[in-house]
Amino acid sequence: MDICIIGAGYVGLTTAAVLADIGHTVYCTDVDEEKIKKLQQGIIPIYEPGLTEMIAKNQEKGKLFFDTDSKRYMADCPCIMIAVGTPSAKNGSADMVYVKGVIDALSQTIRTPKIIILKSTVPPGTADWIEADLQRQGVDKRLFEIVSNPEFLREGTAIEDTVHPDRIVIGAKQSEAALKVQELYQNLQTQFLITDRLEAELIKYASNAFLATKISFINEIARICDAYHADIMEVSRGIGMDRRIGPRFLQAGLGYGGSCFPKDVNALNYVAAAKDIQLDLVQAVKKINRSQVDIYLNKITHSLGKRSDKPRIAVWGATFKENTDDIRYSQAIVLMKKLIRKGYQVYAYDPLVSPKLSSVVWCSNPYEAVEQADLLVVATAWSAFLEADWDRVKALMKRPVIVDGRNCLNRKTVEMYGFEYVGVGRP
Ligand SMILES: NC(=O)c1ccc[n+]([C@@H]2O[C@H](COP(=O)([O-])OP(=O)(O)OC[C@H]3O[C@@H](n4cnc5c(N)ncnc54)[C@H](O)[C@@H]3O)[C@@H](O)[C@H]2O)c1
Ligand SMILES: O=c1ccn([C@@H]2O[C@H](COP(=O)(O)OP(=O)(O)O[C@H]3O[C@H](CO)[C@@H](O)[C@H](O)[C@H]3O)[C@@H](O)[C@H]2O)c(=O)[nH]1
Repeated sequence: MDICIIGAGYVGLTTAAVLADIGHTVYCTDVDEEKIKKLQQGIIPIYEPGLTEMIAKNQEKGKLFFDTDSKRYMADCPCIMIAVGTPSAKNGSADMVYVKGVIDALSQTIRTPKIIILKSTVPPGTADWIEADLQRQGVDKRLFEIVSNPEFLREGTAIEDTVHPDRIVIGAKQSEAALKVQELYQNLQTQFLITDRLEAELIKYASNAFLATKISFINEIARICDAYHADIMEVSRGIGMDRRIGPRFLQAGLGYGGSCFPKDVNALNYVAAAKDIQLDLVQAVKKINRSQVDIYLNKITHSLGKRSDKPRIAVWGATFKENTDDIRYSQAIVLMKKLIRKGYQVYAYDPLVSPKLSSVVWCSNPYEAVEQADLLVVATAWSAFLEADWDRVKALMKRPVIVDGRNCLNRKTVEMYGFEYVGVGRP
């Protein structure tokens, strides 16, 4: 089928590449001219393992195209997928300005029957609102179906998650449209849940809130482990062996960041409040996540002790997690800002990014960052950090202290090299 994907971000690009790879002809459009120009030249504007190769392969095969002319492809393709951003507005709600922009453009182009697939993460009721808005703008209801089809990919493993998803959720009031969307994915081995649109929209918000809850829960248990000198890694392993709980998303550390959990947890809270429902659990999840960086800050201050000079801290990692270049709501960056505010010198290194941050000195490799450092914080679990040359690191540092912000290092190994190891919930 010919598919027009609106929005060439993490979701739009990954979905475009995979749908082209399983046989569809995909036209991916974006308002960002610079981005589209790069994509047409084979330059991928984001870092996502495997994406460059999959895009190149399908461009060569004539299955994948990039363009700025959304209206042309909206008019031509029977299937339109919306994958634009839905960032947090100031009041915590999902800012629908980009979705609304797409709907306005769509209202001017629909002349033949369309299936409009909503991939962006949106509040419950959005599909109904789009349906009403298009009709208000004069589009004949017989010409379109709106289907909610939320995306569950993770950055860093986006291709794998899209090719082998745990499930594909299709929210469509009319089963005919649902079946057509299911057909789009028929070459993927997965299970389908066909439900109504409101439920599909809520499944997405609830999934992200639940995963964020798992993380805040384990971070709270890590605080108890700290107090009782117990090892959170063992506790987490033991909890996760229960199949009712499962081992994933139980890694204690600096807390969750990224472009999804913080904004979607806020948006869920907002839609609940709009119906006078107070989400006590969700509030607690947010509160724990906010204070998680401070727990590390206290550990760092405690380790450095009272000093007359300005301690030098090396921070490894700036992205919100490994294998991505995304720094949206990164806890590593929150930590760096707090360290600077405390008056410390911060020398940082990340394999992919060096964002402008007042007073942070960016280094060209991890070893340069630790030169003369009083303490090293591992803020993102990049594999290069796990396999560091610890002899070299120790020789370069002023004091051999490592604060493991992701509980990702092998404690025994770094202690063997003579480091003092500080984690959360690691006695
Ligand atoms: N990033 C993820 O891992 C992830 C995973 C699942 C779901 N989501 C959801 O998917 C949606 C997209 O997320 P993302 O991270 O890919 O966003 P992104 O910010 O990386 O990309 C969005 C793109 O949409 C473009 N755009 C905005 N308005 C447009 C318009 N009118 N026409 C054409 N292009 C337009 C922007 O220029 C941008 O390139 C969000 O709702 C997000 O919550 C994201
Ligand atoms: O045990 C864990 C797992 C994750 N994290 C942190 O949680 C954040 C989010 O990680 P992850 O979920 O792996 O990345 P995202 O790409 O943000 O993916 C989430 O958000 C996407 C956007 O909605 C969804 O599609 C995915 O299903 C959902 O996992 C990161 O800061 C991680 O470091 C932890 O602290 N501990």
